[in-house]
Amino acid sequence: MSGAITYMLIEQPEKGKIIDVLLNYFTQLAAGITLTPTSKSTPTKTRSMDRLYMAKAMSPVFTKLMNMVLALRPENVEQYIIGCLNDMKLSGDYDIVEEVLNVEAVPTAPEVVEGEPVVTEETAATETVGSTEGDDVAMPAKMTILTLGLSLSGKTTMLKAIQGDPNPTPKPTVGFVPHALQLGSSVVTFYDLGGGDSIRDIWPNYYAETHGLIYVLDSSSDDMTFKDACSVFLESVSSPALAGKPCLLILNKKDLPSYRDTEEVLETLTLPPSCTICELTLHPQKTPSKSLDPEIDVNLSSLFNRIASDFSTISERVDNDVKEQLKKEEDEKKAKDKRVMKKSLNKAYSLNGFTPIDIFTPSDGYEFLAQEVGFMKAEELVEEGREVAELCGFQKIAMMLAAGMKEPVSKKKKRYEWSEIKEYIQECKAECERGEVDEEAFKDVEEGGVGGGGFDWGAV
Ligand SMILES: Nc1nc2c(ncn2[C@@H]2O[C@H](COP(=O)(O)OP(=O)(O)OP(=O)(O)O)[C@@H](O)[C@H]2O)c(=O)[nH]1
Ligand SMILES: [Mg+2]
Repeated sequence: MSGAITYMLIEQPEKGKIIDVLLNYFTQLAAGITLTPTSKSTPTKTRSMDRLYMAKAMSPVFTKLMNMVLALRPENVEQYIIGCLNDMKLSGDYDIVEEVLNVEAVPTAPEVVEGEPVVTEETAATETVGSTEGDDVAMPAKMTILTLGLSLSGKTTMLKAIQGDPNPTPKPTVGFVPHALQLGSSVVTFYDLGGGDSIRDIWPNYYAETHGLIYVLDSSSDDMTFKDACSVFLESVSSPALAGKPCLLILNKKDLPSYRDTEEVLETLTLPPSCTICELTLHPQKTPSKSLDPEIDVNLSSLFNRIASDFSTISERVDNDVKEQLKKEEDEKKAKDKRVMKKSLNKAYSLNGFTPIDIFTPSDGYEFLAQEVGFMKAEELVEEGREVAELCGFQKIAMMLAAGMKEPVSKKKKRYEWSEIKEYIQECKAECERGEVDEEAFKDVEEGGVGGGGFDWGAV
């Protein structure tokens, strides 16, 4: 994936061609050919334009691909990505990428006439939805809304409909798709998360950064699905990172005879004080007028207003929660890397019942570590680097981890000095010698080898 990102960052295809260029890249990769960029620009000069392009144009596509790969863990990743890209091209998801570009391409905030929603070419399709006209509350420049609900409840239908699609025919959402809409002078990003059983595990990853929640419930479903939907709703809204944030519960599919109204639904669940409830037909073609139900606008506006009126508190909470989440993820990553390092050292030194695997000869080991940190030859490795290779027992994975500490793929990650890496490996080795190996590592031994992977050298 990192190769694809570098390729795209240099090529920077214009909007409308991103999916095609990526498809070509992965198709060639599946055939064993790694494409090199044809553009003359170099990735070492990270210009602000590159960062903007990465964040606005590529990030939604790559985030979606990564989420899909992580959720389904396909055996053949390249072929799976090709399938996803083809789906994105065929379905409306391709347009979403352009939408994000369009919204963000507005160079400066358009002039706002007080009380009037802003209409630009890009916003014309959506400006009537959630319009802030007549509201006293100032809208924040940006907010993030999470849309949750079981599979088939109508989340994507709603998001497509409010973007002007008169007859949405979405496929089940796999993973996560952001929809950025310009409403007045605000950019509202809706996170559309798939509601399938296996995808629901990723929902909590998005709770911290959300300012408000929309939960779509198919109020016409069979009893079992309805009960499941209610308990998933209650579980989500009461989770620490969402509890108390403004929430809208939409009872969808009012057009169907088996529809349960508000009164009936409230017999099954108690609505938390932060939630409002409404009855809607989200699909434009299922309303009597065969057009977008105006009640959608009314209810979304009300949700936006509730967020706006308490925005400083909510955004402070979002900032803190996001920081906390990042710290937690970082700690988990460090713990995981340490487990893997210890497992590799156990293999290198045949400790705690591990058998030696992937051990290089000293000369191959020096060369391997030198190349991992970007040198051509072993001779270029400084003395301390050679000592690190020795401390690793010339074990392949241990050396890859050490190289990842010296030259991390991500610029955001700390670059360690060789002396610090030596100290870290010595500490890990001492723990192994004392028999301090966690159960997970032993389990991996029984299963035969390095389990799970998950270090981020080479990965995004
Ligand atoms: N009758 C009726 N059907 C609707 C309505 N809204 C959505 N649907 C249908 O419900 C089905 C599922 O819609 P989606 O929008 O894909 O559901 P989703 O919640 O995004 O599902 P996942 O992506 O799998 O989580 C589609 O067949 C829609 O046409 C509605 O108001 N009335
Ligand atoms: Mg969907």
